[in-house]
Amino acid sequence: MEFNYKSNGTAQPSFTSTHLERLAAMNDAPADAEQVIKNTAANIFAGGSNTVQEELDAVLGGVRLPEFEDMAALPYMIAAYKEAMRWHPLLPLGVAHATTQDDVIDGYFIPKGAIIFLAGFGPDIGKFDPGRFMESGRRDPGQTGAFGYGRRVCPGRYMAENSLFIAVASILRNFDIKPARDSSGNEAMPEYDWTSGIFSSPTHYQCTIKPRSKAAEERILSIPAEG
Ligand code: HEM
Repeated sequence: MEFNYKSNGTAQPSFTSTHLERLAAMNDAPADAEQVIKNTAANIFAGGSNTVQEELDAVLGGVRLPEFEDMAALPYMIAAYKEAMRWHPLLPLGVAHATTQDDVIDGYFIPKGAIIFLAGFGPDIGKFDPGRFMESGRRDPGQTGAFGYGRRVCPGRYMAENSLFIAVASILRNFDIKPARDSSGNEAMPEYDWTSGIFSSPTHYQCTIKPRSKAAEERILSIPAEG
């Protein structure tokens, strides 16, 4: 059966389209790659979902923890943490630089010695929208902006992104993070602000973090404590 996912040209970017496009661009794809994509997509669909946790469950099955080899199979999770970094970077203005000579950029004269800061840009910059990093032509997946741009871009970005991948995937695989409950027992979205300064992080807020299931609790307890 032909796996025709965009016959009328209206397919929304998704787990399936992202993987099939990558597969089409590969010369040496394994023979069963398309079948694996079909089966995984079917699992996600059966789960009725498009959330990070459901993607993780579909890819990892009932038992195991995420590994770096799972990266290619978790495009939504990767798009979500990239979007978190874009949405509110730790250094919202980046690190200041100065021009070494007069320049003209897009018709604007920038004199030698001008101090240059980064600024968020693009449509709907305040909206949390992981689709930016999944839909081709919207945003270069390599450019969250959180690591700066150009010649002085952060050289630790690959290590940082890999650490984020494994930490976020492992946490969301095992824990539910939800708003704290108010005095009536209802979940209440936390109110928080951001610290101001070169580094900006959320101010104090409350949430609940619980193992997602008995199986998750056992997985967590089976990991030997460090130290
Ligand atoms: C999420 C974690 C990280 C964030 C958000 C981050 C962000 C940044 C930013 C915004 C800059 C300034 C870029 C510019 O000048 O335009 C920078 C520079 C730098 N970062 Fe990172 N970084 C992270 C992790 C790391 C790690 C893990 C390392 C090393 C292993 C690292 C090493 C450096 C170095 C050496 C520079 C200076 C580069 C230069 O001036 O040529 N960073 N980082």
